[in-house]
Amino acid sequence: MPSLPVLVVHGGAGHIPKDRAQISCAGVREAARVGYACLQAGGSAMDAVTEAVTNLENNPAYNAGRGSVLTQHGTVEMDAIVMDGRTLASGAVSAVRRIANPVQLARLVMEKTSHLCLTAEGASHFARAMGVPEVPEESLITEYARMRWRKNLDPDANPVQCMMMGGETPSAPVDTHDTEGKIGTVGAVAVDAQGNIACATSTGGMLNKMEGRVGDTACIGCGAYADNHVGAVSPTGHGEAIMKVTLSRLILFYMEQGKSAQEAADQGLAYMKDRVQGLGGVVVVDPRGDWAARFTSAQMAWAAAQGDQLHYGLYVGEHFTQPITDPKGP
Ligand SMILES: NC(=O)C[C@H](N)C(=O)O
Repeated sequence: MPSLPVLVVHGGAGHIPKDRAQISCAGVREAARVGYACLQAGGSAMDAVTEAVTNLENNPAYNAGRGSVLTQHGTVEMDAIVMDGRTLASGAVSAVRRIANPVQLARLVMEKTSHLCLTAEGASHFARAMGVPEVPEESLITEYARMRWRKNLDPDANPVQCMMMGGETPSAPVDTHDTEGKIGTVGAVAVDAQGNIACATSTGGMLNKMEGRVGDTACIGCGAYADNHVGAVSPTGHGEAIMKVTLSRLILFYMEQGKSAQEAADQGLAYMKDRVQGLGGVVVVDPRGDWAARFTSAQMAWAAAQGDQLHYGLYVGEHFTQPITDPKGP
């Protein structure tokens, strides 16, 4: 039964290697608990999604903040966005470097500027002016990210396929013991007790991307959208595909036409797959607290907190529940 408040998070759509599945699942459950605790303490939907995404950025298991994928030159450039469904206010940063929590910087763009998105050096200057500390780039880079960067420097490598399908090709099926995959963008959507809706998304982008590449995550309507009248969406997947179909706004459009959160999510993702051959996933909420976590990729780590239950899953069709107060789970 839908009820308020509610919060849903994702840890990225793609191919998640078996040995990383547990960590990925545990991290989203933890972030959902953190965000939900904020809502239960009377926090706003915007506070809750910012806290949940900050928690995931700080977790090196995901492609956001520490743990981000590297650009083709081995640097870290991150995109993040927040949106407030009450006023349609939004803030984003793109290609930002040496910041531990881009989602918090995106929120400052929303709250302290008259703009919607700041990029690269300009975003860094703004961070400095706001007193946001710069961190050494090395502190954002994990051994795992460096290993995947190296593997995809090969001219024959296909980084998009590597992220979405773990290197699977028609002639070479996925090796479930491989260490590829893990697309790992993070995001959250929430409705608070007052019925206000918000969303946030944060990412290191696509593996071995060109420097200066801006993905869907920094673009309103693509990497996020929230409107109190309709609902909110935070997507993950191949950013160029998400942008071509403006996935977040498209899903909300389907909801405006009368579709449920789940039907609209499936319809939007199917359209992206058919029209531009893009795979991805989304978390969605509507104003009543109905929610969905859907994906066309092999996996997406997700978790939702509502009432006294924590819901979560990783593979298609998986839906586990446990009491929200149980700190361990399976
Ligand atoms: N990991 C992701 O979901 C990637 C992100 N959507 C991007 O293209 O930047």
